[in-house]
Amino acid sequence: MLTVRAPATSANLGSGFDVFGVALGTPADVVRVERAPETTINVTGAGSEYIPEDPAQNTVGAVADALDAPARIHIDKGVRPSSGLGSSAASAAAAAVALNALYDRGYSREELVPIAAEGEALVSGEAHADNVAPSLLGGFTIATDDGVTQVDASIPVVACLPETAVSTRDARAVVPDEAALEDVVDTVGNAATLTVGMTRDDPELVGRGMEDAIVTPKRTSLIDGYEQVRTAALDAGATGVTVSGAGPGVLAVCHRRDQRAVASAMLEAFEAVGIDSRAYQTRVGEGARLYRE
Ligand SMILES: Nc1ncnc2c1ncn2[C@@H]1O[C@H](COP(=O)(O)OP(=O)(O)OP(=O)(O)O)[C@@H](O)[C@H]1O
Ligand SMILES: N[C@@H](CCO)C(=O)O
Repeated sequence: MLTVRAPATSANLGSGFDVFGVALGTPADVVRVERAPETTINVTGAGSEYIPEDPAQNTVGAVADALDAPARIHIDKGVRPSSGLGSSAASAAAAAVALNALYDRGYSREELVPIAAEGEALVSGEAHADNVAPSLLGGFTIATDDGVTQVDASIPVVACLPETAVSTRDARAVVPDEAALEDVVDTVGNAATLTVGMTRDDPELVGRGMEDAIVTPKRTSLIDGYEQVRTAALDAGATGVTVSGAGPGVLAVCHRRDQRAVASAMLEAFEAVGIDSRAYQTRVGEGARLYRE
């Protein structure tokens, strides 16, 4: 039996829609695999009641198919589905690493990115790799059609997860087809600033570079309380705040010294609009880890 822990992730980071992603220290999914004549899946943990065990509908089933690696698979969910914290991707990334090792397929972590992204195509309609890439590789990733660039980073973040759900499929439906050139110019500048910030582990540059006038404003209307939570986090010292993935999770970047205050402010702001939430005080961290038993 093989076990893999794969982390939650936050994609987009505002200016990097469908391109940027970071691995989070917590939470994470844990996937266990054993060889079997055909794939079966069982799911326990956070939000497991909403996750299909039919391999044809689970991201992990798509990965097993893509690797031609049938197995008995157990998924222990630490990352709640429809959270914006890359729940479907964490399972897919864990399964890709586990099944690659179980069947000695020999793929590198980079080569597993498009394979794990097959699971994202299943649930959201498109094989975007911005969640599976950091879950597999760790750190900060830039996923494009030409491949993935990864840098290690250790930026402190707060990922605040309200008890509401937004499906990625719905959140993709509000993304505009076109953008004004001046907004594109601003976004390119912000994305470049953020990238330099990641290479320097600089929360000020990363926070400034998270601004995005194209996709994020369309999505915030799907998240009750977003504006209040953003304002509260910034007032408490966050250097940048944006929607995590497709939402409803909200991601704040900050200095380590402000992390606790930012987390409390975000929780209180959601509570003030009648929504329970949970805040993960963590930092950008490592990718999927394989354990042999
Ligand atoms: N192994 C899995 N883990 C989580 N969700 C899964 C899995 N397999 C299928 N799903 C389905 O995928 C959907 C959740 O994926 P979705 O992309 O909407 O959320 P997310 O991964 O938390 O968000 P985001 O990609 O914005 O970070 C749910 O409908 C869920 O039933
Ligand atoms: N880039 C994706 C991430 C969510 O899966 C989106 O924002 O739709």
